[in-house]
Amino acid sequence: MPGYLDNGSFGALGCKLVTVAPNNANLEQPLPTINAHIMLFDDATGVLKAVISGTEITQWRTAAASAVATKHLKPSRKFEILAILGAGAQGRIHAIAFQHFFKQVRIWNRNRPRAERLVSELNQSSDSQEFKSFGCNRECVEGADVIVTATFAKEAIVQLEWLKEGAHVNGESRAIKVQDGVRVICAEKFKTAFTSRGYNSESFPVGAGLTHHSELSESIYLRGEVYVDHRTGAEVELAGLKELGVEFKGEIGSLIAGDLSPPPSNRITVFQSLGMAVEDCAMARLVYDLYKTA
Ligand SMILES: NC(=O)C1=CN([C@@H]2O[C@H](COP(=O)(O)OP(=O)(O)OC[C@H]3O[C@@H](n4cnc5c(N)ncnc54)[C@H](OP(=O)(O)O)[C@@H]3O)[C@@H](O)[C@H]2O)C=CC1
Ligand SMILES: O=C([O-])C1=[NH+]CCC1
Repeated sequence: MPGYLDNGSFGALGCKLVTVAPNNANLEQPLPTINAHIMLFDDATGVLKAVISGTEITQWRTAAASAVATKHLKPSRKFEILAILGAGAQGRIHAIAFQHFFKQVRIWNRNRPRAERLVSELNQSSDSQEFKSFGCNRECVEGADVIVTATFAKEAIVQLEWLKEGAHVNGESRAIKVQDGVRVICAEKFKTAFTSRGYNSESFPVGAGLTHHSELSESIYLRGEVYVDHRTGAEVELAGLKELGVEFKGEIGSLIAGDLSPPPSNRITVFQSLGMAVEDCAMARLVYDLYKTA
C-alpha cells in the first residue's frame, strides 16, 4: 500500500506491506492475523528513513478512522450502546478506542469464549463502562446506536431490520468483487485460510464473478447512506456493491472539510472502510517524529 501525504510541514511518503493470514489465530501460539511493516521515506529526497512495525498501527488507525467517520456522520446524536461483532484484533481496539462515548459496549464473536475473554479484560481495566458479551449477533445489534463489524464473515451477520432508526454502522471488512480471471498466487499453507473464506479452487482465489458482500446485508447498503474513505478505491474494491445499485454518498474527508453536510440524523448510515495508505503514512511519520525526539 503506497501512500503520499502532501503536506509541507507534515508530509509523509511511505509504503505498507501487509499480509492477511486468517489461520494465525488458531496457531498453538497465536499470532496476529494481519501483519504489516511500513517503509517511511523522506518525502523530499525519497531516501529511506525507517522501517516501522505496522501491525499495531494498522489496528489503531483503522479504529481511529471509524471513530472519525462516526463523529462526522452523527454529529448531533447521543450514543448509549455500541455493538461490536468480532473479538479479534480490530474488535478489541475498536472497543478500547470507542468506549468513552458509550455506556454499554456489547461484543459478539462467532466463538463466544473469545468474546467473554475480551469482555473480562476490558471490564477489569474500566470502572465506568459496562462491557457485555453476547451469544447471538441479532441480540447484540438490536437497540445499538453504533455497530462495528470486524470479522472475516462471508455471509451477512447484520440485517437491516435489526437496526434502529438512525443507527450507524462501521463495516471493516471489504465487500470484494473478484473480477473474472483474477488470480492471486498464494503460499500452499494459506490455501486452507482462503478455502475457509469461501474461495474454492486450486489456484486461489479464482474470481469467476465471485462477489464477497462482506458482513452487512445488501439491504443495509441499499437503504442506508453509504460513505467511504476513498472513492476511487471504492469504485474498484466495492464494484459488486455498485452493480447492485448502491450509491456512495461521498468520502468522510469531504464531511470533515465541510464540502458535504452530514445526512439527517434519523437515517441509517454506513461507513464502509477500505483502509488507506495515507493513514499508515501519517501514523508512521508520527511514530518516527516521536522516536527522533525521545
Ligand atoms: N478497513 C480496514 O482498514 C481494515 C480492515 N480489516 C478487516 O477487519 C476484519 C478483522 O480483522 P482482524 O481483527 O485483524 O482479524 P482477527 O483475525 O484478529 O479477528 C477476526 C475475527 O473474525 C471472526 N471471524 C472469522 N471468520 C468468521 C466467520 N466466517 N464468521 C464470523 N466471524 C468470523 C473471528 O472469530 P473467531 O474468533 O470465531 O475465529 C474474529 O472475531 C477483517 O475483515 C479485516 O480484513 C483489518 C484491518 C484494516
Ligand atoms: O488497510 C489495511 O491495511 C487492510 N485492509 C484490510 C486488511 C488490511
